[in-house]
Amino acid sequence: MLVLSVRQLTKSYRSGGEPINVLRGVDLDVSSGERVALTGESGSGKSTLLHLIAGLDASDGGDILLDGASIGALDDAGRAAVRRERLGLVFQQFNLVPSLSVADNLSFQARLAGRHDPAWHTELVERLGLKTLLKRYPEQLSGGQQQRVAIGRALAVKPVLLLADEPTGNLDEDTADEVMALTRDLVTRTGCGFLMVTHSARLAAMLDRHVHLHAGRVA
Ligand SMILES: Nc1ncnc2c1ncn2[C@@H]1O[C@H](COP(=O)(O)OP(=O)(O)OP(=O)(O)O)[C@@H](O)[C@H]1O
Repeated sequence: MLVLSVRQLTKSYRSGGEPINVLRGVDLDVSSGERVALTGESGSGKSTLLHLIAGLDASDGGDILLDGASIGALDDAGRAAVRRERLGLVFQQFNLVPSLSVADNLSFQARLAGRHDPAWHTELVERLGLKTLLKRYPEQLSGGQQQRVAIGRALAVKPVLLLADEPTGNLDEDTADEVMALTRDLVTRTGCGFLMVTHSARLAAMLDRHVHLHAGRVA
């Protein structure tokens, strides 16, 4: 089943003079349980595409279907609701809340979305190896530990799609591989789709499929 369907998506930026046509008709499908790496040279529009799918910005044209429903037709509030309830987001900067414990960082977004599931929370804690860290605060964690919390937080809502922008960019190679392996397994367990921006051919090869953004289109 398709969880993400991007059709003929276009986006340009205007900074002063000529507009920059970043996305020129992007088509991309991701199925449930499928793990897809998105690569492309610097400035090719990978983050732009991810932001549009996450509803953090609006496209100029085309359509984005999430679980069959168009997010292009939604207003800001509608897109925010989709983001909160249907999507998991992970970024290079772990973006944990410094004043919350690991346990609360893990659960607060799911609670806000009304989707907190204690059994799933416990399973995530175990699978991510966070059991002994629950009372700590983000500043007391290593980078790899922080990113494991961020991945748990994103999956706590049981999203239909997990989006990640260079999630291991701040981690050393061994830690990056470990975090990737955990994420892959959790995506399979959750049955969500996974779309990850990466510069690393090594990490891209760990996923099921590899798509490349070039000249505003996906090849
Ligand atoms: N808010 C903005 N205003 C103007 N131009 C922008 C804006 N955001 C991005 N761009 C431009 O759009 C292009 C694509 O940027 P984007 O960040 O999506 O690329 P990327 O493939 O993610 O790059 P990188 O791999 O370096 O992170 C770049 O030329 C960038 O300068």
